Amino acid sequence: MEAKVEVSDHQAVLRADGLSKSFGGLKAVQDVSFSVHAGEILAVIGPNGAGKTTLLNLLSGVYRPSTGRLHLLGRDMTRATMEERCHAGLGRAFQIVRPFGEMTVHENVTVGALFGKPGMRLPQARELAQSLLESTGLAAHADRPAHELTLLQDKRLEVARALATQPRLLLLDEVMAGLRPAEAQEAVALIRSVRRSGVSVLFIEHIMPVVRDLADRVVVMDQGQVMAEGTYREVTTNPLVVAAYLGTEPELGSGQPQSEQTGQVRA
Ligand SMILES: Nc1ncnc2c1ncn2[C@@H]1O[C@H](COP(=O)(O)OP(=O)(O)OP(=O)(O)O)[C@@H](O)[C@H]1O
Repeated sequence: MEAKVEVSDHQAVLRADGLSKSFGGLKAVQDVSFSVHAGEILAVIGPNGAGKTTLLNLLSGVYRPSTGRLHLLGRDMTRATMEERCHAGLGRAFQIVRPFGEMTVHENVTVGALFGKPGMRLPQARELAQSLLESTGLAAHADRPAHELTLLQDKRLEVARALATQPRLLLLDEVMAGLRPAEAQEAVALIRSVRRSGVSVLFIEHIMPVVRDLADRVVVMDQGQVMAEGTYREVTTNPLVVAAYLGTEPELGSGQPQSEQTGQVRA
């Protein structure tokens, strides 16, 4: 049986130290350092091309960093594969949801459970999947083929599949994309419930009301680097962030990136 690593509230679930990644001559991520603490919801924001998705790919193991180190629950995971990171407690949900369309919703989540933990048996996996379908609001759709779901239900399924791997930290890449404001509210409530279940969350988001309502702390990226870090209020009143991302006159509480959609989110 795998040794379980306990993390105190003050300890980092994830720690990135000086992560960099280049594509040819382009420095997509440069010397990025930050931590995600136990029970925390951290947002990563920044203009298009700032390096946010590349950073997530470095964290989840899609890319290996050119320099820097990554620790997960105190363990060095810099060279670990995606599967090893998943088994160590890192879950990821994608912007573009790709369920196994012909399988049922319940089967999709069961696959996540089987993949997430070595030694997981089918009955256990099915049971875990059922409880996750209940907590993500999909229980009524358990036996439907996944391709019949709406976009919001797809996103719920993506989160349920990621949670089925029993992560300590969930990475979310623009999961609100394409949702109407009322649906985004439901997604915000879902992410809050994920945190209440003891899972830390790191999410990339362009919709500032969502960032305001969800994030304990915000990391702002620009041109591959961390430009600012702090609470929502701190970063949205930082003149550098205002100039590079938010536009000239952000109204705190409703400020949003110049180029992105609006949507008041109150959950
Ligand atoms: N596989 C790749 N090969 C070459 N260049 C890449 C690759 N992936 C990303 N880039 C480049 O790296 C930079 C950072 O891209 P990235 O997608 O990480 O930014 P982002 O902040 O997620 O942007 P967006 O908000 O538009 O999704 C961009 O200039 C992008 O064109």
